Amino acid sequence: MSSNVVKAASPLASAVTGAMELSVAQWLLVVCLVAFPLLYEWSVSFKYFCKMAFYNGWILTLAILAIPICAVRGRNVENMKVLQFMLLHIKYLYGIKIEVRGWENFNIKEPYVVVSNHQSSLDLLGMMEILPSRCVPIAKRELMYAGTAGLACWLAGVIFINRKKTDDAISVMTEAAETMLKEDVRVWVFPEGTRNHSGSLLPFKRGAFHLAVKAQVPVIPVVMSSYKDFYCKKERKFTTGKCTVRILPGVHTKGLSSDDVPELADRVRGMMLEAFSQMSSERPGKGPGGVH
Ligand SMILES: CCCCCCCCCCCCCC(=O)SCCNC(=O)CCNC(=O)[C@H](O)C(C)(C)COP(=O)(O)OP(=O)(O)OC[C@H]1O[C@@H](n2cnc3c(N)ncnc32)[C@H](O)[C@@H]1OP(=O)(O)O
Ligand SMILES: CCCCCCCC/C=C\CCCCCCCC(=O)OC[C@@H](O)COP(=O)(O)O
Repeated sequence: MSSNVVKAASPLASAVTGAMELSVAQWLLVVCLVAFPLLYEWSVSFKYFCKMAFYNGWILTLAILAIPICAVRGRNVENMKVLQFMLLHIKYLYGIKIEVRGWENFNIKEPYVVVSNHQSSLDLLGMMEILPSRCVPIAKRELMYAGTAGLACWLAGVIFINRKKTDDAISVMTEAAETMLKEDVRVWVFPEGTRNHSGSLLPFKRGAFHLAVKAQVPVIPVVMSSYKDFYCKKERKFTTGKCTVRILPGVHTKGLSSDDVPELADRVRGMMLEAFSQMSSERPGKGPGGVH
């Protein structure tokens, strides 16, 4: 009889004994494995933090794969295709649908300067979705030191500028104007000069327009719709969602001089602001003011 009781209690007893035998590290692992999915589902902030950490970590990891492939060619704008290919799947991982309008406006054989709004590092997804061939972004110098991603960017010919030294930045961009023509390269610039998630466009810096005027090439504005529905840094919100990317008709610069740059910059900003407001008012249940 007593042996039956012992037998009946044994699975429970062995489970308890087993649990007691777990080391502190194993206990911590069990708690984390249980707590992580619960926290992830319950806490919007935790989900935001995890998704952003994975985003950056995944890019750094992908760069490890990209570096040896790019290194075969050395520093070369064609390597931008390798980065583009490596990053294209990220939108699926994050459930972000990207709709592109205005592809026909990229049908220009000569070099051009793409200018686009800059909301967050997620812009990389929209950028890679439409990046024309032989097109390199202008990036802040700090990105060059972002570990593997910095090295991958350097190998892909990303143009780094020191925003703290205006003269240096201007001379790098002047050199870029010559390279564009000599080596048939297109350049992508974020004319706001920094990330801006305010729901509008910051005043434009003029470098991109000086660049286009110096090279006498068109400026092609690109507008990415507001991420507010699925991403907000302030609210720590990051869900799935949809983004529309619009490629606007190119603005020609033939015959313009540096005196025309302020007017050119204002005109392009006006076009982009109009498109941005229009796209925001298309969002279901939102008026133009609903962007913010
Ligand atoms: C697998 C791994 C993948 C890794 C990821 C890969 C993807 C990476 C994607 C990376 C994405 C990264 C994204 C990023 O990193 S975004 C951040 C970096 N990008 C930018 O900053 C670009 C936009 N900035 C500019 O254009 C600025 O104007 C610069 C930086 C040039 C100067 O700014 P600053 O604030 O210092 O000065 P200012 O603008 O008040 O100008 C002062 C005066 O100079 C005049 N002036 C300006 N320019 C020129 C010129 N060229 N020729 C002649 N004159 C010029 C200008 O008209 C003005 O004069 P005036 O008009 O008042 O008389
Ligand atoms: C061993 C060192 C490890 C460093 C880790 C750094 C983490 C960064 C990791 C991955 C980089 C992801 C590449 C994202 C590219 C998007 C670049 C971007 O959005 O830059 C911001 C810039 O436009 C404006 O900067 P500010 O808003 O003025 O600030």
